[in-house]
Amino acid sequence: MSLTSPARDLLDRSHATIPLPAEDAEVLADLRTHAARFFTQDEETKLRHGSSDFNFGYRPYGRQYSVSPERPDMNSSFTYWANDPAKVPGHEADTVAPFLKAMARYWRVAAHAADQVLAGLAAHYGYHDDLQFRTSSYLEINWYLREPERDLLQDRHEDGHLFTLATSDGPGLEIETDGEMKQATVGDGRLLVMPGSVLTAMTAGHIPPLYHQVRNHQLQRRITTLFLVNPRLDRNIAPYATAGGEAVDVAALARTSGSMFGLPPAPVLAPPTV
Ligand SMILES: O=C(O)CCC(=O)C(=O)O
Ligand SMILES: [Fe+2]
Repeated sequence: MSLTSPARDLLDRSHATIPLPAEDAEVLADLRTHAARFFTQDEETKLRHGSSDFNFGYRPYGRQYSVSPERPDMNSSFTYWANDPAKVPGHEADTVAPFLKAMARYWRVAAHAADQVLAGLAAHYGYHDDLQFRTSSYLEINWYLREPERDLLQDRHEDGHLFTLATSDGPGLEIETDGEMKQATVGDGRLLVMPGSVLTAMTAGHIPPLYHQVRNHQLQRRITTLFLVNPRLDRNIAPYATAGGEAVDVAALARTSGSMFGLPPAPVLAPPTV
């Protein structure tokens, strides 16, 4: 298998973008429409579709932070694990079912993009372990409303996964380039691939995490769609590379890295049976 260009870009400059074909861009647009319908419902309705540990479905504002619990991220979110709507409380209700169907359609798009990155990395590192990312990854939608006070809607951080595929419907995302935080110029219809701390551990430091933050442009609302790619979480896996030191337990790192942001351990889910 040849080295795909997103993997090449990750290795050369620590981030990459992946173009979305027109029909996939439509799937994304449809997901944003359904997300906006979900998030504009009242708080009580939304809370019915979140698990009490905040791993599945709706997560209200204030539960997640980037650096310190006193400065929560200025968004609520919705999390969809392993392409399994049944993990979301009340998943059959009209107040969430159309949104979940749109998530499932976008899952295929994002998983296909993740496949391209992972195939390229496997080719580069001569890697043969099956990472089973479809069982251990999740989609997350962030919903931001106009915020008059803060300069940053999310403080500078790195994500705690192999990588994140990110796309927003408005400006704000800034990424560290040559030591400076600069507006990410991703271009319409493309996904930004941001390496996270688990990929850094997997590559023995070769691919650093992409630090990023969200600038406040006083938008009325902003939607970010993230696909957070984890390796399998149920057992330890071989890293892509070792630096001769002690082997890192990558799966354990991926299960617990959310604690930096106030999140519970990642759920270890059974692989799909179909
Ligand atoms: O909203 C964005 O552009 C980025 C969100 C983000 O970095 C995160 O939720 O980890
Ligand atoms: Fe992030």
